[in-house]
Amino acid sequence: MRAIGLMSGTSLDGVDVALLDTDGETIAGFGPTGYRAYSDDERALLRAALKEGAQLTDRTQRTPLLARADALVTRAHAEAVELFLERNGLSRADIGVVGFHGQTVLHRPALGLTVQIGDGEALRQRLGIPVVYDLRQADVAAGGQGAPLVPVFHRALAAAAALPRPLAVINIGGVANVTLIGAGETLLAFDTGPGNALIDDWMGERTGERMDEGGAAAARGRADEALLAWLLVHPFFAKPPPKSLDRNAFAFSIVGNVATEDGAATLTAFTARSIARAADFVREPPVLWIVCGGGAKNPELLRLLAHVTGAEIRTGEDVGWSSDFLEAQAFAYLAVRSLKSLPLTYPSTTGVKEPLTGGVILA
Ligand SMILES: Nc1ncnc2c1ncn2[C@@H]1O[C@H](COP(=O)(O)OP(=O)(O)OP(=O)(O)O)[C@@H](O)[C@H]1O
Ligand SMILES: CC(=O)N[C@H]1[C@@H]2OC[C@@H](O2)[C@@H](O)[C@@H]1O[C@H](C)C(=O)O
Repeated sequence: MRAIGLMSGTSLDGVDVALLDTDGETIAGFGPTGYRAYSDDERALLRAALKEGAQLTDRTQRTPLLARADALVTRAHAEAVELFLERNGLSRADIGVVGFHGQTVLHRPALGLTVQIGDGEALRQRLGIPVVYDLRQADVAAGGQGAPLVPVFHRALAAAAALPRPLAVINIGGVANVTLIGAGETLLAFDTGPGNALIDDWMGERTGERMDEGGAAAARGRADEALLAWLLVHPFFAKPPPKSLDRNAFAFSIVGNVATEDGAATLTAFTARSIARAADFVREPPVLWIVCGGGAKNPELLRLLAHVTGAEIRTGEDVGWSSDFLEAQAFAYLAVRSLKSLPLTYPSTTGVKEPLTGGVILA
């Protein structure tokens, strides 16, 4: 089946679109990708929605601001797909399903709450293509973490490539998550801690820039070793998996009032070291770490990761994957799995008791 996957990640940069040919088990082929950026005004609305989302106690509740953000997310995704189809000469009839993640505004699995805004029904109506959405809820309702969801896709990618085991696939978005694939194809996955979100927020506060482009500021700065040691004793890092993290679980202000470069260096090292801690939870440490997500474009982060893991670090591109569109591809894959009632999550990925399917199907 030809499936389109849509992801709007915690970095709030835009909507990623990817086409995938799959039967929900093996990957038959990667199609084109697309992107629809959020404007500054749209991003400001989403940031406000994240703040307001933090107060939600009912996942269906929409304050006026959240309702506006919800409509924006739906519209941006619809535009992203329409543009994508047009640019690639595809018709709606070519597409079997759209996997729609939405925008997470709150993730508190311990309270049974995971909220992704965006209206699946409105998207299906506008596009006239079957939509699978709300892919985290069934897992959370069954006692799982509801995240990460990409590990089944990482497993499919790794199965199709000749890569050594034990292997780690890391996705460094706003939050970072890891999939550890051992000998015998054992799977263990969890969120490792912050990804780029703290670095982005810090740079935004200090320079008005959206990120530390190329890790340049971090590379010029000096990390605060004492602070790093203290940060890494936070119980989240020692907690055995399953575990997942809300984007705003940590705040950039932890670095204090230091020079921009030094703060960037500390936060970048914090991300690298918390990722490396993932190896604590497996008997044999990974011999190869494949880095995907926006963090793969930060050479300073990659350098630090190589240093702290002592292992080989490669980017998704190095092994023929797409770092930028891997999550969107994953949601295409997950949508097809959902249509076939195949599991999306497992005890070793979200802590759910039994392998579990998920997603709301609007055919
Ligand atoms: N050239 C670059 N140099 C440094 N950092 C970069 C660069 N390009 C992207 N990034 C980082 O990657 C981030 C975007 O990552 P990505 O698109 O994987 O996040 P996301 O999909 O929104 O998040 P998540 O996986 O948490 O849902 C940017 O906000 C920035 O921090
Ligand atoms: C609740 C939520 O949206 N979590 C995101 C976030 O961004 C990265 C990490 O935290 C991961 O847990 C997840 O996204 C990916 C796509 C996942 O579920 O695998």
